[in-house]
Order: sequence, then C-alpha cells, then structure tokens
Amino acid sequence: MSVGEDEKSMEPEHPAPAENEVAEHHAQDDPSDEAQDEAELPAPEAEAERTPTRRSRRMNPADDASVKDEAQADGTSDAWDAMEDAPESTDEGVTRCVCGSTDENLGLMIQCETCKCWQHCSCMGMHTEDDCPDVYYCEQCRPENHTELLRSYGFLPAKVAKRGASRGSRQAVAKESARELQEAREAIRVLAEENAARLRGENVAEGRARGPGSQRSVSKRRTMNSRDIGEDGWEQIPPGLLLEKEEPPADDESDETRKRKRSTEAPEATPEPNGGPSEMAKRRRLQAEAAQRERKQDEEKKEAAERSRKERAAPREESKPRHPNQYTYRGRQETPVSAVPPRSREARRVARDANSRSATPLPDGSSHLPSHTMPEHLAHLAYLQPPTTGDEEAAAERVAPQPGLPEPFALITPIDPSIKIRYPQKRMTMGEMRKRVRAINEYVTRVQIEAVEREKRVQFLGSIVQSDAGDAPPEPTALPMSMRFVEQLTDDLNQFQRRFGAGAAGAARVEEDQPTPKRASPFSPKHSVPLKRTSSGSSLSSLDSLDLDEPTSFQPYKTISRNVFVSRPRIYGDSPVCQCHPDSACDERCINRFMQVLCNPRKCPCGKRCTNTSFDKRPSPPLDVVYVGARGWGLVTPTALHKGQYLGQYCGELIYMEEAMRRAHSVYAARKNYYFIEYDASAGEVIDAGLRGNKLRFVNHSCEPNCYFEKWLLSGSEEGRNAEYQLALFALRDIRAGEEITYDYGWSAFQPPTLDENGQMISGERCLCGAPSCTGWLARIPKKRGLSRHPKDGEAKTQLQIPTTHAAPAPSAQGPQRRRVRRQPVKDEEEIPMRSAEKALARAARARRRRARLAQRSPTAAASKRTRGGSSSEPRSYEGEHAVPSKARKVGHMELTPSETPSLGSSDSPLSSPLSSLSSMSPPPSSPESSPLTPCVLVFEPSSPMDSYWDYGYEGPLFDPAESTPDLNAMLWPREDRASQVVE
Ligand SMILES: C[S@@+](CC[C@H](N)C(=O)[O-])C[C@H]1O[C@@H](n2cnc3c(N)ncnc32)[C@H](O)[C@@H]1O
Repeated sequence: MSVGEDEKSMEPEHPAPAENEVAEHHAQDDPSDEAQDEAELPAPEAEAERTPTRRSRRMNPADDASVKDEAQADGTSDAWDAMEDAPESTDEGVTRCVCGSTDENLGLMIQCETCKCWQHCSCMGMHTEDDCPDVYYCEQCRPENHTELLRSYGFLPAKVAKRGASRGSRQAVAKESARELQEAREAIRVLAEENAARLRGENVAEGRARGPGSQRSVSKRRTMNSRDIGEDGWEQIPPGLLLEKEEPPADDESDETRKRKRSTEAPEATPEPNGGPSEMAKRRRLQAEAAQRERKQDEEKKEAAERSRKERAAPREESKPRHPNQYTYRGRQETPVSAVPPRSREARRVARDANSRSATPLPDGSSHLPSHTMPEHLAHLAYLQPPTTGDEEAAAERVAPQPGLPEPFALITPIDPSIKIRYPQKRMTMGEMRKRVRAINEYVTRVQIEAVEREKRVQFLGSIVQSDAGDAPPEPTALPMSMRFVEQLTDDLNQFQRRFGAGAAGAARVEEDQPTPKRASPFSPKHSVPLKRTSSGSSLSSLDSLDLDEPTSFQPYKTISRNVFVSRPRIYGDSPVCQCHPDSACDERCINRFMQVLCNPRKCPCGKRCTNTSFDKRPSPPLDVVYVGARGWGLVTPTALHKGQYLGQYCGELIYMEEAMRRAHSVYAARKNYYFIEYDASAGEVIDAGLRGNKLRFVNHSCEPNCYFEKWLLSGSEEGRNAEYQLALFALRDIRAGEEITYDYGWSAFQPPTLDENGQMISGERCLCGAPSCTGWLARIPKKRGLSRHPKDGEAKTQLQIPTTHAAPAPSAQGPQRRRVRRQPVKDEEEIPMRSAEKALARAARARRRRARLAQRSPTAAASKRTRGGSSSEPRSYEGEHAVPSKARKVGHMELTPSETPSLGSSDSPLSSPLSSLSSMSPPPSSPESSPLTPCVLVFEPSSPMDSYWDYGYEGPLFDPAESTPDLNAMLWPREDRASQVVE
C-alpha cells in the first residue's frame, strides 16, 4: 500500500447528517429491500424484527436528541414523526462489529461517534441499554476503551501481576508495558486490515443487496469528507495508530508475541480475495491458541505448586542434595537442579526452595545432613555441625576430628530438623555483623551464667555432703571442654566488639595503656561471684534464695547522659580554679584533681586542654547489660579494665528524698529494684535512675566489689552548700573481660535494717553477691550499735521466723550468742528506724534552711537559681566560695556521724566511704505479718517532709496528712517555675 493511499484511508471520518435531510434521508431509505421484506411479514413478526433496529437508533442519543430538538424548533414535528416511524435499516454508517458479522438483527446495536459504524452491543460487552454509554467509540477509534475486550479476543496479552518496586522489577514492568502497547497496535492493525478486506467483499454484496439507496448513503459520506474515506469508502484505523506500526518490535518481545505477529501478518502476505470468512477463522484460531496457552500456563503453575508442596512434605532423605543461597558447590555429586532452569517464576521459586534445603557436603565429599546445611562459604565448618535428631549415628560416623581443629561437639544435643538455621551470608555489613555478635554474646553470657549457677549449686551440695562426712571441701573441677569453647568464643566476640563494636573508637582511646586483656573465665576461682562455702553446711546463698528463673525484661527507662534536675533547678556556682601550668592539661598534679574537684574549662589555666573536666563527655569503656540470675540484671565488661579506670557517670533525676519515698510507694511500688543513689546526704538529695538513667543503674552490689563510686565536685562549694556533684564509677582493681561490675552499695538510713531485740537483723533483702565476707543482707548493720554483722550460720533461718521483735528469742542450737556486745536498750519496736529517718530528714531540713538563708542574703545566690541556658551578668559569690572542698568527701567522712545516725552510711569499709549509696533499697514489705518492722513506714509521715519546706517560705495550702503524699515538688516549685527552671 502506497503512502498516498494510506493517507487517504487513514484520515478519520466525521460524518454528520444534514439537519434538514433527516426526514428525507429516512424516507428515501423506505423502499429498501429490507423494508419490503418487513412489510411482507405478519404484523407481530415485523414488529419483533423492527424493535432491535429501532432501539439501536436510540443508542446514538446525541443524534436523536439534536434531530428531535431541531425538528421541534423548526416546527417540523411531522418530520420527526416520520423519522420515528421510518424503518431503520437505512441509517447512516455500516455495520462493523468485532464478531465479524454484519447482521443487523442480532439485538441491540450501538454506533461509534467517530466512524459511525454500528456494532452489536452484546459483542462489545454491553448487554442492556443501561450498559451503553451516552457517547460511544468503537474499539478502533478508542482502543483504550476496549482493552479488556481486545484482551479477551487475544489481541492483547494477559495481565501480568504487578511486581515489587525494585529496580529490576520496574524495568520488567516497563518492558511489559512496551510489549503490551506493541501488541495493542498490532491488534488494531489486524482488525483494520481485516475490516477493510471484509468491507471490500461486503460492500459488493451489500451494494447488490441494498441497491442504489445504500450506495448513495456511502457516496454521501464520501462527499461530506472525502479526505476521510479510503478507496472503498471504509475507514477504520484510528489516527496515528498505523503510523507507529512500522516501529521495530521491542527486543524483549516474547516468542508468543512474535508467533502471533507472524500469524497475524500472514493475511497481509496472502490477502483474502474477499476478506471475511477466512480472516475470521484465523482470528478465531488465534484466540483459541491464546486461550490454550493461558490454560497451559495455569496448569504449569499448578503443577509447580503441587511439586513444591510435595517436596516440602517429603522426608528429608528424599530431598535432593542441593545448595542454599544459590551458591554452587563444586564437590557436589548429584546434579541438584535440572540443567534447564524452569521458565516460570513459580517453577524457579520451587527450584530455589529445593536448593535451600539441600545438604552440605562434607570435606570428604559426602553429604552431611540434608536439613541443616551450610552454604559453601561455611563448608569448612560443616563437620562441626551437630547432627539432627535421628541422624546422630550416621553423623558420628561421617564426622571425623580434623587435625589442628577442636573436636566436634559430639555431646551437644542433636538439632531438631524442624529448626531453621539462619546461616550468615557470605557478604555482610558491619551493622549486621555487630548485631550478630551482640546476639551471640548475650547468648554466651547467659550460658556462662547458667553454668556458674549450676556450678555453685553442685559445689554447695558437694560441700554439704563433704562437711557432713567431715571431709575437706572438693576442689573445683576442670572446665568441661564445651565451656572452654564458650570461653574462647567469648574472647573472640569481645575482641570483635572492642575493635568494631559501638563506641569502639572511644574505648580504644581509653584502653591505649591497658595491658592485653586476659581470657575471662567465669569458672576461675577468682571470679567476682565466688561460691560461699561454710563449715556448718549452711550458706546464705543457699538454694532457696537462688532464683534461677528465666530473665524477665527490665522496666523500660529513658537513657540520659547527664543528670536531670527535677526537685530543684541546677545551681551554677563557681568552682575552685587550679594553678596548673597550661601545658600540663591538669594531669595528676592538678590540685583540683587531687581534691576530686572538676575544673571549669572556661576558668582553668589549661583551657580546652584541661583533662579534668566534666564526666559527661569522657570516654568510657563499653559495658553490657546481662542477666545475672537471682540478682536480676547486671553490668558485665566485655573488655579487660585496669585499676583506677573510669567506667562511667551515674546519671538520673535529682530529687529530694521525700520525692524518692513518694516514688518508692507509688511509681515503683510494684517493682523489685530501686535505682536510688545518694547525691547529697546533708541536703537529702538523691539521684533516681528508675525512670531516666544510664547503664550504670544496673550495677549490682557486692560485699567484695571490683569498683567504687567517687563523688566529684562539679561547681559551688560544700561549705556554701551550693555544690553540684557528679558520681563517677572507677575500677577498684584490674577487672578481667567478662567479669561483672559491682560496687559496695554502702547502705544508708533509707533502708534501715529491721532488728530483733537482740540486735539481729530479721528482715530485709538477702545479699546474693556470694563474696566470702558477705554480710548476708542488702543492708549495712552498724557495728557501733552493737549489732552483729549478719546472722550466723545456722541461726539465720530460725531468727527469720521470729514474727516480732517482742517474740522470745529462739533457743539456739549452738548455745548462747557467741559475740558479747554492749547494746543500747531497745525502747520500742519502731524507734530505731524512726530515729534514723527523722534525724536524716531534720538534717536535710537544716541544710535547706541554710540554702534558703543564703538565697535571701545574697541576691547573686538567688540568681544562681537559673536554668543552664539563662544568663547572669553578675558575678556569683557564695559562702565559702573558692574554699578548698572538704577533704571529708575524699576520705568518706559523712556529715551524719555513725553515732548520731547509726544507719546513715557509717561504714568501716573504705569502699563505701566516698559515697553513701541509697541504691536498691528493698520495697517495703506489704504485709505486717511478713515483717512487723517496716523500714520506710516512719519516714512517710507526711509532716516530716513538710517541715523542711516551711523553711523555704512555703505559704501554700496545708494538706491533710490523712491524704496521700502530696506532690512536694509542686508545692516547692510552682508548676510554671518548674517548667522554666528544671534543666533537662
Ligand atoms: C540498682 S538495682 C541493680 C540492677 C538490678 N539487678 C536490676 O535487675 O535492675 C539494685 C537491685 O538489684 C538487686 N541486687 C543488687 N545487688 C544484689 C546482691 N548482691 N544480691 C541480691 N540482689 C542484688 C536488688 O534487688 C537490688 O534492689
């Protein structure tokens, strides 16, 4: 076909009937053969024949409406009536339907707005009048309106399920769309050619059948827009569509498409002489082929799914030894997958599934265990893999010890074949690696801790048996081999974490001068939690006190890196300035450092070089939170630490003791652990890390600790009572990697022990530190009151059963009390805790009074009550400003002397001296039966805390003591003030 010819036939046709010709047009069509045929029919039959045709006319409502309107407007209603009555076989446009039939008596018909062809509604997917749109375009003029139809006829490919938005899949979708478009064009071209050919044949026939009228109708269109009409007066091709048909096919065109194309191109090569029937037959054949292909694909999919299901259900032995992760294994003896990969995606997935369940061949070439197979890059470790259940013997035969390598875990429990092992990928990001190491580390630590506990139990039981028999206690046995592996693994993991773990950079700096870490062994006799052996066979860490339950997750808390001032704003006082040489960077010779005072870098002669600055930003070694059995969660160092090394700052909320008590009885009432630590005993201030804190909140108590807290002065002065501190943890000795970090809590009056009339402690929380010198209780028993340090072996249980302090002393099996001490008379069962608590509060009140007076006297001091972001141009001066801080803090002398407040941090232990800690006080006993002397009950007298608030000039409403504890913070600091002053 030449371009000129093409041009002619390609132009769309927009025929519009001449308005005044409508009546005439229909009248002229009257004498057609069809009309005559109709007339010859009996009346009802003629009506039945006519109905669809008449209704079909209404399917072009635009025409009808316009004609009717115009007829009425012109007063030519007669013409309209004539049109209504006229038979309709003479209407404009030829019948051209996708079905290929030109029969106009097949029911409802509809006309295309553009090409004016008539089509069978049912063939075009419209079954009732309601389905028909007001404005209709055929599949050639608007193929996009008929995609479903074209697809159902096999002219468009079947829909492809949308894939993910990955780059590859996007490309695939784009290719798919290009292919679809190409096919749509192809389909349109075929249809157009087909119609043209058919029309050629039909025109002749129709022309003969219809006679001159019908010919005229065609020629009339030709005159109206001759440019739009082809040689034969038939225009079907939508504009632009055929121009693009010359484009080369897309590269990714499927075989199927090409096949279809070839077959559809065939008519072009051998055009049918008279179009119609053979074209239609071909098209039907194509459709049938397409349908068959679809069916085939469906079947293939079903088969693949079935195969995969069967394979999954089949016993492992039957599964072919294939390799996971698509790694190829050179030593494979069987061909795991078919040589030709399956075409369909489903089949590929099935093949992948099968591969992932393949066996890992052993170095000798034999297949190990089909279900728990390692990828190729781990094949060298396959011999270490434990056997699956039921396959132990076979595995034992196959797995031979490798020279130079540890023996396989022959004794390890076989793996259940249903367990899925997630092997590491060949390539891994550092993040993934860290995550894996962390998880393994946690697991290993748990295993070790469990082993320690087990060991303790075994030794404890052994010691009982031995002591009964009068033998010497058994020596610790050598480590089982598996535990040695675990140790070695821990070491490797620790090394990894040290080098690549979070904070590795900071830790590396800290560890620069550190000796090479030695291997940690939780089984070594010098482990931080050694077993306590007793001669009597009774131990405080007896089995009944060991809670070896599964770890419960700890209460969530917000991590902070500096203290948050809740009960009062932070005071910004000056701090002493050292006289260091600027080049010294405030090294060990710095007087401030010596006095545990932190330099202010703005004033320090060393300026930015000063190394004696706030602990907030000092690098600290990594510490892991691990579950340590009966003591809950604890901190373990993954790296070796040296004596004196800084481990971190204890951060939390700074609150008054009253608030701490309120919290203890409300927020924390249901908790087992408290996280209070004393901040300023004289001011009654504590740091609470229960809600906000850092990792150091997990440090447990030990009577033989490996760390200690130091309280450093950050600003202000102790004499001026305007001091702010920081609490820093240091290593008391060299600590091995894997050891638990502990310090001596140095119990204070916050949790006074409950004593019986003999001065024996009868209630409180048991200490499970296991140290040989363990007091047995999580509380310090003041010696000066003449109370025994801890219940003696054999006495403890009996004494614990005493319900009240007035109960008669239980007859001791071991005779009279061994220790002869002078005791102060016990006046009242409640007096001891009351006195200590009251005195502590009174002292705190005095301290606050002093502060209040200071604030009144010195406007600058008052100005110091500002937030960190605030500014004060006036220099601040305080009572005792620049005074060298009291050495008492350094040596641990507490203001509350042991004689005055027996339970307030008095200690003969040098470890507890720097700071009298309040942490981990026990929750108050819930029932009076279980413990008649409730430690905290007296300090909860509402009048006690308020006493101190009067000193601050509180003039608010009085509260009813019978009511619950008031919000003392709110009273002291009005809410608005607090909002602006509390430093977060
Ligand atoms: C500050 S918390 C320490 C972290 C705590 N283990 C946890 O799981 O969150 C203090 C609590 O830990 C427990 N604890 C600490 N040291 C202990 C020890 N030596 N013996 C028994 N329990 C101890 C006590 O329950 C105590 O109240």
